[in-house]
Amino acid sequence: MSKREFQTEVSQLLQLIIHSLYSHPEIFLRELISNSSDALDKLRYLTLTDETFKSFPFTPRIDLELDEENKTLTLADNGIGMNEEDLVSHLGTIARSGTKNFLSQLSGDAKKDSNLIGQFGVGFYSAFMVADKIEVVSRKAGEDKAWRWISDGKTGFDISPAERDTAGTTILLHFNEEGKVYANSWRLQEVVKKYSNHIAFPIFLTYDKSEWNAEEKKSEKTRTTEQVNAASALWRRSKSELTDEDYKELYKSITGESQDPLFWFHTKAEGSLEYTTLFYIPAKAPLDLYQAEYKVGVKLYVKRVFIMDDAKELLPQYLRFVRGIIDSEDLPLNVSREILQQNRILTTIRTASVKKILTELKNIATNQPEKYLEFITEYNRPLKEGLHNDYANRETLLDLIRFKSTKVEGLTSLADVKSRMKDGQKSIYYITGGNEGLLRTSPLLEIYKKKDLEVLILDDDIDEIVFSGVDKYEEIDLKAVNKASTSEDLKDDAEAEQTADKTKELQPLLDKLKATLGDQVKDVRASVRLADSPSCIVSDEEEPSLQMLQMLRAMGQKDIPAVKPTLEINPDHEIVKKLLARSDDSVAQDAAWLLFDQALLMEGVPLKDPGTFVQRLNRVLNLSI
Ligand SMILES: Nc1ncnc2c1ncn2[C@@H]1O[C@H](COP(=O)(O)OP(=O)(O)OP(=O)(O)O)[C@@H](O)[C@H]1O
Repeated sequence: MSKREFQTEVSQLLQLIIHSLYSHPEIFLRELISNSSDALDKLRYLTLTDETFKSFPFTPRIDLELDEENKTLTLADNGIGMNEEDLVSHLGTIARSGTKNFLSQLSGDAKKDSNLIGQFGVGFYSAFMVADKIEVVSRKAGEDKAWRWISDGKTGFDISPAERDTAGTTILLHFNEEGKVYANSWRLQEVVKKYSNHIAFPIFLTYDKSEWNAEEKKSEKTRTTEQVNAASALWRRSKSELTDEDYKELYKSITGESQDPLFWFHTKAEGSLEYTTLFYIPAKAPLDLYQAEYKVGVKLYVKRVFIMDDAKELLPQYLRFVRGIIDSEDLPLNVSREILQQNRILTTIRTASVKKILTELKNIATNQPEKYLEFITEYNRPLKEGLHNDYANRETLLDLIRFKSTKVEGLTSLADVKSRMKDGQKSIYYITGGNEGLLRTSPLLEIYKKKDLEVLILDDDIDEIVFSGVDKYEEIDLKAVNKASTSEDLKDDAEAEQTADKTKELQPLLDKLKATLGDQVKDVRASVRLADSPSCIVSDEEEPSLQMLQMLRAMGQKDIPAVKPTLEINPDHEIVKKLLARSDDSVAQDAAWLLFDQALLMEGVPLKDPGTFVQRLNRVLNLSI
């Protein structure tokens, strides 16, 4: 027998579990059954695709055996099984980045952590919530040795050779105080039906059934084996046969989530291609949504046979929060990952699935706006990624995404923005940047406020990249307010003439400012967009803004081109008028820099030299006190 220690993360997780952070210990059964179901899926796949396993006798099933007296439960499957190496790596370490991520988010506050653990599901280890000793005997398909893994869930586990007639895994749980309630056949059946009714394989329960013996007028116990789940691939049934509860239950059994999904879309396609899709939208965004190594949520089946659950090709990346099943009649069973990437059938299913999901979301947005708000609060950002990557669905995505705005509280759609456009208004305007507060007080918005024009506040860090590539919404131009070119909406003819006059008047000051600021600016000019502030900075149409450059730098991007902003000054502002009249002395020099620095600060761009800024500010302040 060899003794092994758990990896640190496993010990951490077990600590949490043993301290009963989780409020539904019954999920241990769902987790173990789902592992067995995965193991059966894997072996079934091999028997259909791999020559070595084609003649393998295989009638997939899961067997639960209850010993009420000794308070033990055995769970056996004839699936793929594990060899010694698998037992050590699968039941002694945590390989999945999601679990590690979960552990790193724990705060130490039991209440918060138990909520987290509830969203998460802890797999095999959850059995230690109800058992103080677990024995696993497993034999891998195609191998002749079996192995026993035993642990009390504290520091480590023992591994030794064992006997098992056929391939598969048997798990023996010795229930602890908390687990004793599950040493009850009625309770077990209830839990199996609740979570695992629709897994594709039959689950049998062997237990002592009490039956009334009418002759002897007493109840008698007989050892009985009964199938306790429906074992049907529920998604293959028609919608009319299924209740909301069926859908929710299937969702929980395939995702391990404890919360109900927000909604689901079930489609059966018949025609040149036959397939079924059932997609779910989780109520909360998955924890790994923004990690490069996110876990794929859609499983691929071919004719009800599970094929894979880690194929990133099934849906575009921006829909990675979608959970569910794609079951095709036409794909070959031995379809490989490489084939999937350029398979015509899968491409057709994928294109139709994306359309279906987006169309259904649009219907919900129209018919159940409150429900849609729950959705968009979680998933606005991935949909924006779609704008960047999924050109074909851009129009629909633009209708689905929601925006903050200067005109309404909460979120608004582009359709609503369009309906609020003023007579003759040419464009829809937006401002981008990382901080909503700064954006709302940006000097760039002053003229829009004055002219009563709505501006969308785009404060997600990806907004500038995404929206700089979107020129129009339904033939209406989308324009960033921090770009140098100004829109026709901002000036009427009379104003344009006035501005031209003012620029002429202001020219000596503009020249002086340019000379003072030197190569810090691309240009200095009179602004038409300012009302209350003396200055602002803008970027060229085709250049990234200063905030954007800052973000790229923060992300560690090298070789960022030096982009100079254009400084605009407000011809009607008192300070500007006074400066125009003033001779070029040191005060005017300080004022020039202060106009530039304050414009940068208002855009959330940190000053290169705050010390000099403060000295200038103090010199000017000193004169006015
Ligand atoms: N009955 C089983 N037969 C074969 N392998 C198993 C069995 N139970 C567990 N395993 C192996 O142990 C691994 C770890 O199981 P665990 O339940 O901790 O996580 P998981 O199943 O990978 O994740 P999740 O439960 O979140 O889906 C599994 O991925 C699988 O490889």
